[in-house]
Amino acid sequence: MAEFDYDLFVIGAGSGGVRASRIAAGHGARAAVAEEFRVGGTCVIRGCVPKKLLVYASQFAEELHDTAKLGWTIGQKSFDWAALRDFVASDVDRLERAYTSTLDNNKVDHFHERATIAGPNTVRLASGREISAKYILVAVGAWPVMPEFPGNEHAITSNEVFHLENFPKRVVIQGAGYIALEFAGIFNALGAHVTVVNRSDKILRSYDESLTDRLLTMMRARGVEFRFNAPIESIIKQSDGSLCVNTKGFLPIEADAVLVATGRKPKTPGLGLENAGIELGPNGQIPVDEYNATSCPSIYAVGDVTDRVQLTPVAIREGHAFADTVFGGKPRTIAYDHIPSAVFSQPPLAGVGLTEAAARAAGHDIKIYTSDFRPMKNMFATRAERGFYKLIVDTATDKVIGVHMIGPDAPEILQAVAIAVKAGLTKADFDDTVALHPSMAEELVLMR
Ligand SMILES: Cc1cc2nc3c(=O)[nH]c(=O)nc-3n(C[C@H](O)[C@H](O)[C@H](O)COP(=O)(O)OP(=O)(O)OC[C@H]3O[C@@H](n4cnc5c(N)ncnc54)[C@H](O)[C@@H]3O)c2cc1C
Ligand SMILES: NC(=O)c1ccc[n+]([C@@H]2O[C@H](COP(=O)([O-])OP(=O)(O)OC[C@H]3O[C@@H](n4cnc5c(N)ncnc54)[C@H](O)[C@@H]3O)[C@@H](O)[C@H]2O)c1
Repeated sequence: MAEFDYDLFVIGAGSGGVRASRIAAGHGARAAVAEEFRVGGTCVIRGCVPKKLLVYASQFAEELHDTAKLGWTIGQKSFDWAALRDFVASDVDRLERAYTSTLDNNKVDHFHERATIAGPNTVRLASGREISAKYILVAVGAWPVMPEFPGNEHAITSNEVFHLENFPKRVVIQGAGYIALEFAGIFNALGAHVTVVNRSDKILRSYDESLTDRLLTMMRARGVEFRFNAPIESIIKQSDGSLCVNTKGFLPIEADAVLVATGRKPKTPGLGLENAGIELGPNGQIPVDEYNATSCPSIYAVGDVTDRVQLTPVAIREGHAFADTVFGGKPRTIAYDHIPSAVFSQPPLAGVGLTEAAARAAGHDIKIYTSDFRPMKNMFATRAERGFYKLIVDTATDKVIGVHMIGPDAPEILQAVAIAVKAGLTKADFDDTVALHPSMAEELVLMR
């Protein structure tokens, strides 16, 4: 008789939990996972994937407009929100089935209910059943933060935005981070009037300021309105169903939908961590060491719940490293420097390594190379928008320690150049590389 029901019980079948359970099972562990909502987690069900589909859909507005210059005659154009929404939902269903098959194919048992921690080696399912496991992995992700103000029950978060009954013609978005600016781009391109209201005067704090300044200018030129230092004071639902949004120091804004995108907090409330003696960090996160171990020797945590870097590829790597460490006999940690990231705004921006400000703050003596260019695509479309690339080079070593870009396809280009930055290549290596012409990416090897 085995001492425990399972070798590994994972709470949360999202990016980190699915990867960890299937790799652990591959190492021979008897593994199970509990999921309270849908298999796949935030990224697949209500994050990266459905968001990217909406970005693609909305970009067609611009592409269809541009084709006229290139000889195409497009008939009457119209946009049907319900058709897009339902297509996205059906694609999410397909992916959920694929993730469920992955668990089945790897012989990971799954329980479709909420799980909490009852003790260092015990989880309790919502049905009341208790299951024992040698190890427990907490991979419950994070949850949108809803600021307190009167009428906040009329606002939605990214959880609801994919399911809107009708297309909102006027949208107010609170926050100026990833989710706010991605959805500002989506709704604006699909024809809504978008107002971004932010409590500070900064957008996308972690990105290089030359890029965020450029993004702000370009989003404004595309018709998105911004109100800074404007915390929402109240939302009042009016008799016609519309919403009146009151922000400090500004006139009220009429809206059909208010999307709050003010960050995501670890989903630890009510999880029972105290039953294993685990104390939470100040943001409600589970503190872990570099091997994803908590203060309780049988419990580990990965992904957004640890509040390190809230990105899917990071959660996946942490889950994989955990499984290799605990079940594969190969202790592994994750390198958190050189994580490439992108904002799928319109235009998109992306970066890897240090920003100019961070490099200076870290005491690097640096040289900055920039390219400010008009992408060929914008040339024929007679769009004034310019792309901007920036290299941060450490003077002492000539290593490229940061690459930042805004412009068409920036995330696609950045992923490739991130390899060079991670490998520690020098500016001379970039200069030695022959340009691929005509492309936007060639700017990377032409900066002098
Ligand atoms: C709108 C949006 C867009 C995003 N876009 C991107 C992007 O473009 N690129 C990117 O890299 N990242 C993106 N992210 C972030 C990304 O989705 C997360 O970083 C990632 O999903 C974290 O993975 P995780 O495994 O930690 O948690 P999750 O994927 O959130 O999985 C946690 C799972 O646990 C379940 N759960 C929670 N509590 C319990 C419980 N007690 N019992 C059972 N199950 C439970 C949840 O239902 C969920 O399915 C986006 C996020 C959002 C919200
Ligand atoms: N492309 C991507 O990789 C991608 C896309 C979406 C989300 N994500 C991940 O999900 C996380 C959550 O996204 P997000 O956009 O919600 O968070 P965020 O941290 O990117 O932005 C939060 C914004 O809300 C503002 N804010 C915070 N508290 C506030 C308050 N009380 N009142 C008013 N404004 C407030 C902040 O100033 C900031 O502008 C991101 O940090 C990111 O890691 C990634």
